[in-house]
Amino acid sequence: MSDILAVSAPVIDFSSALVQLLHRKNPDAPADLFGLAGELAKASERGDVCVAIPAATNLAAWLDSGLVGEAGSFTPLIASQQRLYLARYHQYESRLAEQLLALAADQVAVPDEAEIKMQLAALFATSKENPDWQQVAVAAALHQRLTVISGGPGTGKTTTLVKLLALLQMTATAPLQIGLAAPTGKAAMRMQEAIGKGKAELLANGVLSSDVAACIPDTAVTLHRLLGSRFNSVQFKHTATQPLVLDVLVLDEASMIDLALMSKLVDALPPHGRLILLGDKDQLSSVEAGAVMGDVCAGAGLSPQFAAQLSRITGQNITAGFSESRLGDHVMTLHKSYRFSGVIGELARAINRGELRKLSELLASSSPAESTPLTWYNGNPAQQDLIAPIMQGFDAYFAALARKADANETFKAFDAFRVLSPIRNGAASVSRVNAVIEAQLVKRGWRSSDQVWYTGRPVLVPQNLYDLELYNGDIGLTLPDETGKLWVYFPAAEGGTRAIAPARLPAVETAFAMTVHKSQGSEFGHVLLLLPSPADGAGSLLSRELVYTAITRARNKVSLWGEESVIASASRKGVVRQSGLAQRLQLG
Ligand SMILES: Nc1ncnc2c1ncn2[C@@H]1O[C@H](COP(=O)(O)OP(=O)(O)OP(=O)(O)O)[C@@H](O)[C@H]1O
Repeated sequence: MSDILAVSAPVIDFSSALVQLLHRKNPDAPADLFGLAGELAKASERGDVCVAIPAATNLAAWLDSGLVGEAGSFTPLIASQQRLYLARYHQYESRLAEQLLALAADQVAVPDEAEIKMQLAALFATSKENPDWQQVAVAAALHQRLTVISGGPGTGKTTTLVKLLALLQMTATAPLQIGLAAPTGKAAMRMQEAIGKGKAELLANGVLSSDVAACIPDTAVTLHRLLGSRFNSVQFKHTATQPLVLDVLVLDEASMIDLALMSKLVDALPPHGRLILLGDKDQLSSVEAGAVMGDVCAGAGLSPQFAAQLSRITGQNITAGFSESRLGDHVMTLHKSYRFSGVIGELARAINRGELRKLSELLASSSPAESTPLTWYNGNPAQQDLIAPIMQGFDAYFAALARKADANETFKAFDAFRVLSPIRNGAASVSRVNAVIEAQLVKRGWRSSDQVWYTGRPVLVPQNLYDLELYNGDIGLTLPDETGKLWVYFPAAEGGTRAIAPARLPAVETAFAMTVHKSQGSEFGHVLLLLPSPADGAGSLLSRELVYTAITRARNKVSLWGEESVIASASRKGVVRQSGLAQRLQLG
């Protein structure tokens, strides 16, 4: 250990810093404790919440060291259920589990079941499914303070939500305060658009009265904005002592929320508030530590009593499932996609389920034609010339720039295509693709080689910039005003765009290409996914969740660029994040 202390490197990684800190507190603590603490710090940076404590560990000696304690101790590390945690994460996890279980235990009485039956029948009059899980989800949520609706893209999560909010309002005695939030600006924007569309459809069909529709908000905000982020602080304005003023809180894209943020969110819920989480449990987990959505949905199935109650209310035959989770009645899964009936849906399913034969068939039947839903470039993109299909993908965007289309139209053209890669640096990475495109733009005379800001430069905000109300993952487009001066335009929460001077955005990144992680919560017309071979640096990042997340960002078309063996091995590998949350939510 003294070797580590003797090193005076200017930048020290988290793992070494933690080990040094522990060593300063107690140099005589067991050596294996320092070893596992170092691993824990590294694991937390990869997204794990905890690490397993080996069975042969002398836990008593660890506890004697004063560095590790049991739940509730004021020690830097906590040992719980044979797992080692950083104290902070243990607190988030145990508190979140307690709060979710308390929310789940708090049933809401539904006043008039006959009335509900009628209203449900009217809202789902055109339903052709039996059982219609959208309807089941609405019926279930009416009785609950916690409801999780999980489903792949286009399975009708938002459609279901609008009907659910309508029914909640129809059965309430006063207008409800409903909050709609999502983790990123982009996701909030999409949520807002989808809810607007859903409301308009139901209004047009006469299923929704305008009074009820008026209580469903037209705007969705970022989670940070909802909770009231504070400059330079990880604490929010709204906490357990100053809860949100809401009756119902809906959070979309819940798979993107990490453990710490979810814990703070649930903390800020008022004592009577309902929480509705929407998301896709099969997507990549949050960038920060935790896999909350996956853990919350793990092993869930309907209890026989609740299945019988839901059958009675919906008039459908709902069978109970086998549940290992105390949240079994609170997790509703939607399976039928109303958007992806074709190849993209089949591809997403094959990847998700690891169905390699189907995957192989789909790749073999793909076509290079632009008008087809799946194109496959069979080869390692790290060793191939990327430029032709990439520049072609951005044709519509460059055409919009050339004809000086307005910012809204230019955004639409930009969102028609995006290049995604698992990696930030190296061959076939995000930075490489961006550099290659920028070099092409020099060749085309669009920018000079030393020009950082140029018309059409798309930028990604890599961190929360609270003073500018910009959040990690927001995308802006650099466009000239009438005088030719460049501004960066961002979609505005209230619709339209807002312009920010480039000088106020020192740390942004060019975003023709982005990582799959950063693409979560967004949707593009055509996605080109680069899957470099493992030897080119993407090895540990390639997983089923990564490929599934990337593919399901596409509305109309997916282009996959990678060798079949790379795509197949990614779809065989699921990401497992170490966390104790699922176990805390388990029955028994
Ligand atoms: N039961 C249904 N019958 C017919 N069409 C439906 C049904 N449910 C949803 N849709 C349609 O499917 C499309 C996708 O629905 P919606 O936006 O609600 O899905 P989503 O799960 O929220 O999608 P995503 O999160 O991927 O954007 C919409 O056009 C919607 O009108």
